[in-house]
Amino acid sequence: MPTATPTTQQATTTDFDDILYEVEETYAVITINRPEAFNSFRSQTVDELIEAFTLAWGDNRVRSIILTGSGQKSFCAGGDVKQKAETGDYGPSRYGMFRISELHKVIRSVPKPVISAVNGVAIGGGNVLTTLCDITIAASHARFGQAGPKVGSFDAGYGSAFLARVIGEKRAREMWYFCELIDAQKAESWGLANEVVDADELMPRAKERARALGLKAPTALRFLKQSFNADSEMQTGFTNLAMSALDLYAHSPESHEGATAFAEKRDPDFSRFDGAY
Ligand SMILES: CC(C)(COP(=O)(O)OP(=O)(O)OC[C@H]1O[C@@H](n2cnc3c(N)ncnc32)[C@H](O)[C@@H]1OP(=O)(O)O)[C@@H](O)C(=O)NCCC(=O)NCCSC(=O)CCC(=O)c1ccccc1C(=O)O
Repeated sequence: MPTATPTTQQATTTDFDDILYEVEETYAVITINRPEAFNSFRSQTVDELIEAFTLAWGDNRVRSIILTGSGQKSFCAGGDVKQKAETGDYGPSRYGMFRISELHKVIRSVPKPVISAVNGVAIGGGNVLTTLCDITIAASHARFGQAGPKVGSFDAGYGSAFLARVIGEKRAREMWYFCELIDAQKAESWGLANEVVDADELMPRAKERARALGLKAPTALRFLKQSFNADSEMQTGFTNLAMSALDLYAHSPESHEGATAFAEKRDPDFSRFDGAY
């Protein structure tokens, strides 16, 4: 695990295509900036998010990190299903890999609290991202859900196991099996959100919480985060297995039918696939 030793002053803003990265006062704000695609992520987005979290990790000015999406409609709509329907993958990536699992791991490993400011829909891989954040603040119009079984995908790692730990087994199964969105109030009552605020209060409140974290002892926060993580660390093994399984599944006709149906704006027809074995 990398350790942050004092280095020369780092950049406050960095050029990215799919995200925005800014350091303000004692916190970094990372914004998924693909509103035309409902802030869904492609491989490049994931590469850039990993880089942004790594920058925040090594920057001694940064005591906490806010993750949000641009606009009012979407926090993150998960994987870019249209891209997947078109090319069978999530598009070109710097390292030739779709590194979603590494993104999950860096959100957990960065030894600074991560606050998700959920400004709209958090669905599929987007719901996994907010679930993994240390603290979630939701706008009152935010909605949360999983979508994999509708579009031919699943996250059998943190996306299911850690979600179950956060909201409970029955609720996690309900979310994954039925793929229905829940509103912000329900998310709060299920423990998926720490608090719900009006939309125009979302970023001010997230920044207020970040400022409060900036006053706390950083080493104590670091050990606490690592301590909270330790108890669910065995799920990392499941995550590695899950991603290998998903890699195989993503090339299957069933998965292709899910993504294609979404891109073609029709209901998927999974009737020809045999789930009995
Ligand atoms: C988000 C919706 C509920 C919003 O519904 P609505 O308000 O009615 O708006 P729409 O008209 O549906 O959408 C507006 C506009 O945005 C486009 N869009 C929405 N979502 C996506 C998306 N995910 N990818 C690409 N484009 C998207 C939509 O097509 C519209 O475009 P127009 O051009 O205006 O027509 C609803 O849109 C919805 O349900 N979206 C799909 C959500 C979804 O299925 N997400 C993916 C789930 S699977 C996933 O995230 C896997 C992620 C992942 O990569 C992963 C994670 C962890 C482990 C492994 C993996 C993996 O490899 O798969």
